[in-house]
Order: sequence, then structure tokens, then C-alpha cells
Amino acid sequence: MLCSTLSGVSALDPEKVVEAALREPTEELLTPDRLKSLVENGVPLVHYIGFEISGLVHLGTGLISMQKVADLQSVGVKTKVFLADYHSWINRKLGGDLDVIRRVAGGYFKEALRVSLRIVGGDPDKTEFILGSELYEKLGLDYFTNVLRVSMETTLSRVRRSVTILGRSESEALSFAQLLYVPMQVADIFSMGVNIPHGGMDQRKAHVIAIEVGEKLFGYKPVALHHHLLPGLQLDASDWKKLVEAKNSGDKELFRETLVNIKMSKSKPETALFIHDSEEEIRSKIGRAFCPAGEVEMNPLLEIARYIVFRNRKEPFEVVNKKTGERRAFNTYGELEEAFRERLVHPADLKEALSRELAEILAPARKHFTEGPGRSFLEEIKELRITR
Ligand SMILES: Nc1ncnc2c1ncn2[C@@H]1O[C@H](COP(=O)(O)OP(=O)(O)OP(=O)(O)O)[C@@H](O)[C@H]1O
Ligand SMILES: N[C@@H](Cc1ccc(O)cc1)C(=O)O
Repeated sequence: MLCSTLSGVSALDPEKVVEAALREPTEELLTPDRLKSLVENGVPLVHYIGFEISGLVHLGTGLISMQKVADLQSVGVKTKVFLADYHSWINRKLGGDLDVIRRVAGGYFKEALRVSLRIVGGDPDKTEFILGSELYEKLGLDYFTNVLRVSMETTLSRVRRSVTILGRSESEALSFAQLLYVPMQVADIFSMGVNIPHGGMDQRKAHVIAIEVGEKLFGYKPVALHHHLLPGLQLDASDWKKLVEAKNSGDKELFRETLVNIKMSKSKPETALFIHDSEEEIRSKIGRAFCPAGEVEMNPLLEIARYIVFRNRKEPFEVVNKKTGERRAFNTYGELEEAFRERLVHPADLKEALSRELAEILAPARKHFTEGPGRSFLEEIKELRITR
């Protein structure tokens, strides 16, 4: 993973870094060549991913996001997690109370992301957690100047079009501060010297602005990395149809926008499986999830199988037919998908097997938040008002 150079200083291996960056759940890397050349030129790599502080951490925000952090750690990239307290306040999360947001950021949120990173094989002690307000306090006028610089290079209509990065739509009544959120997120990247900004596909508009203004304003162009968004569990059939049509139309923008509206989201708890859900909750949520027989396109449960269950899997995944008792073992996600398409696996049996697997994968988070030191944090956040 790390190569030794003649000077004895360890350097990163360009091929390995690009391979780790491209590995699933990555959906887009802008661009692999630029990443490779950064490594070849010995530029230190600094990654970050940011989170709004609100609601509970789910499979998408926790596990999928942290998988990429683990991948990058494994090839020696410095990783940072940004706890965006000011952005959450601007976006009126947790009742719009900044003190509560800050407390939850350093408490529940940090713990939940740390345990998620551990579950996917990363090392939470090797990731730096940064609270937005602390960074802004430290940088003072320099941060404000960075926000202004980005704003001067970005048009109002571009900012309006980018409010999807805060889960809003252009047609909503937005405060001026919600518009300011966009240049702030771009300024965060440069204020921390980050050259690999990372987020789900819904964050790409901020990163594309950063790529466009970076060279001129800050002397470098970041390499943006976007991961796949897990759909919500409770798709209704018409939303699902729209999504499949958008995917098959080849119109990438339409597909992205359709998916953003139905992704697993912490402010729509019915769509989400949380990392500390009990075994009964897992079983009941998976049991109620949308999973049409034989449908392999945008099937939320197959997506969980592909991106989470099969990710670091060594042993086969077993599905038992409840009616006949027949057992089928799958070594790869492709085998499972094929059998599901051929209706050799019934949704009810897939649900059973997935519930069992997820309960096991999530056991460390459940333990941490119900029996361990995270318990009081979870109790606190469950009592708070989750505002969207
Ligand atoms: N369903 C998902 N699958 C994968 N990644 C996700 C998913 N939802 C959010 N993320 C990613 O997690 C990071 C934090 O997102 P965010 O805090 O907006 O989560 P959220 O659940 O959508 O919350 P909210 O409902 O408050 O918007 C972003 O990079 C985002 O792309
Ligand atoms: N926009 C991100 C949160 C975020 C805020 C600021 C950042 O610098 C990065 C990410 C989200 O909705 O989850």
C-alpha cells in the first residue's frame, strides 16, 4: 500500500490510490487521471466528507459514507470528517438551536460515525473530526474571505440551482442564509486544504463549483469523489417506476434528481434503517420494505445486499426457502441478483436472510448505543425535535 522511496519517506502508490478511490460505492471520480497525477507529483492527499447534524445516522450516511473513508485510509490518504454545525443551523435542523446542534455534533454524531467507520473496517482514531464552528473561529477573517471569494466567482442562479446539496429545491421559500450555505460548503474545502472532497451524488454541485473556481482562487483543482446513494426502504411503486424510467432514459441529471428525492434520509425516518436499530426493528423495517419479486433494478433490498452485505464478504450468503427448506448459497452479489431475477429467490426469503445479516453487521453499533458509552447520546437525540 505505502511505497518506500529512496529518501526513506513513504509515498503513496498512484495505482492503488486510484483503485481504492474508484472501488464501489464510488459512482463518480472527477477525475482518476488528476488523482493519479497528484500522487505521482507527491502532493499530500487530504480527503473530507461533511455531515449535517440532525436526526439519526442510517445505513447510507453511516456505512456507505464511511466505506470510502476506510478505502482511502487503507492506501494512506489522510481523511477528515466535517461536522457541519453552522450549516445545520442555517438549514434549521434540530429546531434551529445552535447549542443543541453543537452538543449533538460532538456527542451522538461523532460517536455514530466513529462506530460506522469501525464496522466497515476503518480506524476512527486515524480520522480527524472537525467541528465547523471551531474551524471558522480559528480561521476568522480568512474563512469569511474564502466565502466571499467563492461567492464572487459564482452567480446567484448557479447558487439557487445548487441548493439540492442542502436537501432543498429551487422552488422552496429559502432564506438568504440557505443560499449562503452553498459558497460556505465550497469554501470549507479550501479552508481545510482538502484536495479530495467526498460526498454522496447529491453533493456533486458543490464539488463541481469547487473544481471550477479552485485553480483561479486557491491555486489548485480538487478531485471530487461521489458515492452511490442508497434508496429509501419504503419506495412506493410509482416513485420506483419513475426512478427506473429516469435511469433507462440515459438522462443522468434526471436520474440523479429523481434519486435524491427518494434516497434513504434521516429526516424521513420511515425510509431509513438506522445503525443502532434493534433486531426487531431491523426485521420489521426490512419486512415492510419495497421488494418486488424478480425486479433487480433499483430494488432497495438488493442494493443493501450489494453495497453492504457483499462488500467485504468472505463466506457465502445463505438464503433459505421458508416453504421448502431448500438452502441456496451465494458467493457474489451477481449470483444473488441472477437468482432473484429468475425468481429462484422469493422476496420473503431474501428479507429473512438480510435481516439476519444486517443484525450481525450492525451489532457493534447497537451494543455501543444501547449498552455502551453511546447510550446517553442516543437517548438525548431521540428526545430532540428532528426538523427538516
Ligand atoms: N441514502 C444515502 N446513501 C448514501 N449516502 C447518503 C445517503 N443519504 C445521505 N448520504 C450522504 O451522507 C452525507 C450526509 O448527508 P445528509 O446529512 O444530508 O444525510 P440525509 O440522511 O440525507 O439527511 P437529511 O435528511 O437531513 O438531508 C452526504 O455526503 C450524503 O450524500
Ligand atoms: N451538504 C452536506 C453537509 C455538508 C456541509 C458542509 C460541508 O463542507 C460539507 C458537507 C449535507 O447535506 O449533508
